[in-house]
Amino acid sequence: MTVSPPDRSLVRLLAGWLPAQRWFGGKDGPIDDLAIGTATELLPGDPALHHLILDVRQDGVTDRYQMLLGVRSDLPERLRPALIGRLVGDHGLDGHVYDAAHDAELTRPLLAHLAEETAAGPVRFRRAPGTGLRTDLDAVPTTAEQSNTSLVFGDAYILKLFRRLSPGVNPDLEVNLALSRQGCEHVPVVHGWVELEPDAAGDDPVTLALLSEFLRGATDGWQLALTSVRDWFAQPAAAAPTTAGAGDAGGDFAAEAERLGAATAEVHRDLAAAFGVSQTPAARVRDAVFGMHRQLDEVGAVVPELRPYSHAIREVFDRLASQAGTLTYQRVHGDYHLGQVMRTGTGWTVLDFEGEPARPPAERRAPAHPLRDVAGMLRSFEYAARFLLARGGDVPPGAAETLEQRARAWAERNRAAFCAGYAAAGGPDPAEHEALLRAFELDKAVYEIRYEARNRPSWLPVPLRSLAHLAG
Ligand SMILES: Nc1ncnc2c1ncn2[C@@H]1O[C@H](COP(=O)(O)OP(=O)(O)O)[C@@H](O)[C@H]1O
Ligand SMILES: O=P(O)(O)O[C@H]1O[C@H](CO)[C@@H](O[C@H]2O[C@H](CO)[C@@H](O)[C@H](O)[C@H]2O)[C@H](O)[C@H]1O
Repeated sequence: MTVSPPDRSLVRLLAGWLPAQRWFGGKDGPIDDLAIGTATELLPGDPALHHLILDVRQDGVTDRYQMLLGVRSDLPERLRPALIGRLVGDHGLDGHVYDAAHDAELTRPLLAHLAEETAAGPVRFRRAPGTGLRTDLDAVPTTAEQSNTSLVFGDAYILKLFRRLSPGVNPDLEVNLALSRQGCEHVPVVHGWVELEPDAAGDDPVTLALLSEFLRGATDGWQLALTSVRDWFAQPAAAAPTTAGAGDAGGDFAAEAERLGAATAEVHRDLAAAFGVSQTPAARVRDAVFGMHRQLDEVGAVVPELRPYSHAIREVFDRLASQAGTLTYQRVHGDYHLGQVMRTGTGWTVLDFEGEPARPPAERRAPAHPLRDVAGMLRSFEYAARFLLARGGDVPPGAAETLEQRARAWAERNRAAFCAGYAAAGGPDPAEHEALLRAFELDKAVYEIRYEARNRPSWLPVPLRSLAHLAG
């Protein structure tokens, strides 16, 4: 790669560190060039806090990432895992440089910046109207598998630092504010955000971070679902491995799945009210099918295990293209799965309206059919059902077949409950859109195969194992 002075060694350190980060989206290929787009001192001294925008060029495309860089002359033991390297007088920096998201001493002042709505260079801190903020809380980064990095302040706030930046207002902020205005009960309260001044007058600021209410005591849907699957797998061998039998497990999830279906329909209703609906002609639906084929080609080229299913998948896509009349499109979640929903004491809350991290911003915002989200959640039930089996683990000898049947029964039961809840609360009935739903599910499975191959190769068997069933 080319390294442009004067950032020589900082740039080199960052180029070595970046590819190993969970949130780095460019793991497919080498970094051709990395430059520091903006560097803003947020806190002077030792330790010091700097906000960096990194322009990362790969295969002719430049992506922008952000990070909080800590600088300390002495690095305490607790910050060793966050170390990026040592600089001597480079870029005006001397000492250990590290990922400051892990340093509570440096992240605590971010709350004061938000409360006072300060501006530092191009970085502007904004407080939501009517919000009073506590500024005395220490932050701990979440350990969740994430595309971004979130900091939890006490048990009051969660600050999500968007890692790969897209131009303009981040859809997560945009949608959360719009749904709150609709009085939607299923989103957390927005307390503030951080933005970057636009490069050109007239452009929207770029959202850097979102400060929301922390849902204290809530559990995410993925954990709840896995607990239920574990219970069901642990039932005595005599328990019938049927869909109805899956309801006998101590931790049956079906009532929650039904409530989640209803909450999803309510969120879709409020998204439609906030952003409007449009009638999409058949030609545009065919364009969407073309996109499904393209993704299948791309993923098949890098994951050979997908290829035996390609023909059957294409047939499902083509069936949709040949049937398509006009469809009602609207703003949707776009990357809907069990890790994006949290069960609080009062019901389900939906998080993360950013869409799929690998898609370009315009596509993430584009209206779509709401059953795309339903398909995402149905895939997630498949994931939860098959996760323990596909990842090996403690399957007793001879139990695999029974557990496979149980996995299928669990998924069927919860899929049906979710769809029933969704339709009863006014969403388009999934049973009446079979071709659309199957195409969406397969398209999502193909996306997941690429996602896992890139980000969590040991998870690849999870979506692969469900293909035989789904494509059949
Ligand atoms: N408001 C919140 N309250 C409590 N936990 C949250 C909240 N927002 C996010 N989380 C936790 O962080 C995880 C990741 O959040 P998410 O917004 O989906 O980030 P990402 O876009 O990086 O995946 C969630 O699965 C959840 O466990
Ligand atoms: O939550 P993100 O916006 O980061 O979404 C990405 O990562 C998800 C995993 O964290 C991934 O979801 C896949 O794995 C989930 C279990 O971890 C499962 O519930 C989902 O159904 C499955 O798609 C998501 O696809 C990806 O975009």
